[in-house]
Amino acid sequence: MFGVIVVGIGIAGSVRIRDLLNPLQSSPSENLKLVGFVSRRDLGEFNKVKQICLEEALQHKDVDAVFICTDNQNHEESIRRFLEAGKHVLVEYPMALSEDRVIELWQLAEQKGKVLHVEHIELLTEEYKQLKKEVEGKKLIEGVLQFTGGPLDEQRSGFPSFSGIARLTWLVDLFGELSVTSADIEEKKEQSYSKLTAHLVTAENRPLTWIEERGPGMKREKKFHFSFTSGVLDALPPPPSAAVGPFMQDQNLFAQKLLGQVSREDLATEKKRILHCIHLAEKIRQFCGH
Ligand SMILES: NC(=O)C1=CN([C@@H]2O[C@H](COP(=O)(O)OP(=O)(O)OC[C@H]3O[C@@H](n4cnc5c(N)ncnc54)[C@H](OP(=O)(O)O)[C@@H]3O)[C@@H](O)[C@H]2O)C=CC1
Ligand SMILES: C=CC1=C(C)/C(=C/c2[nH]c(/C=C3N=C(/C=C4\NC(=O)C(C)=C4C=C)C(C)=C\3CCC(=O)O)c(CCC(=O)O)c2C)NC1=O
Repeated sequence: MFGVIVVGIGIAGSVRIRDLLNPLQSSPSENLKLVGFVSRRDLGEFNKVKQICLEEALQHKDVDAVFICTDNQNHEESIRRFLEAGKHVLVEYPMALSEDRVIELWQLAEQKGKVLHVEHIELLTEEYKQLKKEVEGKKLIEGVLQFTGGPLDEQRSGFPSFSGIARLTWLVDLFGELSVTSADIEEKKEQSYSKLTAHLVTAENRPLTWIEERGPGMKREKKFHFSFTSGVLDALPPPPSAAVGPFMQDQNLFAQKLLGQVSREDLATEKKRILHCIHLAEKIRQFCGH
């Protein structure tokens, strides 16, 4: 059994607590036991789980692993502290807000011999699985992926190429390693509006454009337009509902990693994808002069 603590009780942290309390029968998650949670607020209890302070969580001998569900700007410090304390780490994406920090933290996890898992629910939704199946075997000519959503505070969430890393992860998982050719950002700070446009190319030099646009009243939505030699893909029927939600699938994968049930090869592939996406996010930020 692995004792787990959840840090940061926002949307993601609440879902994590719900899923930790309700593992699927005979799933790897049955090996996780929720010990408590940490919050900056004084909540006392949440779903009958007790709040403990950060220092106690770091030192508690019954805590083997942490789920870090705080704001993006806090991920780096939390990952470092829990790894230093000898705990396994699951962190909500993005892992951290610069490529250098991500590389350092990965080295620390390896030094400490601990699992460092970066949640990737964007690859685990039915919507994405359907898209992946459609794209497989097709030859890309060019493509656009456009995201819109409500405003995010850049101080707390980081530069949009980091907070929007799920879109980069889609593109990399669909089309392989990419290079950034240019990027710019239009910002109206007083209106909480931003629009990032990044131009990328595949290894075969096929162009991809990523647009991440956020502003008040904008609906959370993804649109894509991919031209293949065999025709255009710009819509898919609504996906079937999932038997197991994406956070729970991600939790099962983390539990499998703790149990040593994930192959070295799979671990290396995942790490490579995460580092590559962070590298692209860093390049995009540089192109935007930030
Ligand atoms: N919502 C979702 O569907 C998904 C979210 N994520 C990721 O999960 C993380 C959390 O997102 P989400 O739950 O949506 O965001 P919320 O804003 O709902 O929650 C974030 C929580 O982080 C804590 N927090 C806020 N500011 C600070 C700070 N300065 N220092 C330490 N902790 C802080 C707070 O918890 P408290 O007050 O309890 O300390 C807050 O409730 C992000 O990294 C996001 O990218 C990833 C995939 C999906
Ligand atoms: C309703 C308000 C709502 C908020 C505030 C919200 C926040 C939110 N959703 C995210 C991703 C995500 N959020 C979800 C799913 C959900 N997340 C949820 O809070 C809910 C209710 C669902 C599903 C019904 C998924 C699957 C992702 C991964 C990225 C994606 O595929 O869009 C992220 C991570 C950053 C990002 O990729 O943009 C944030 C901050 N999502 C929302 O839907």
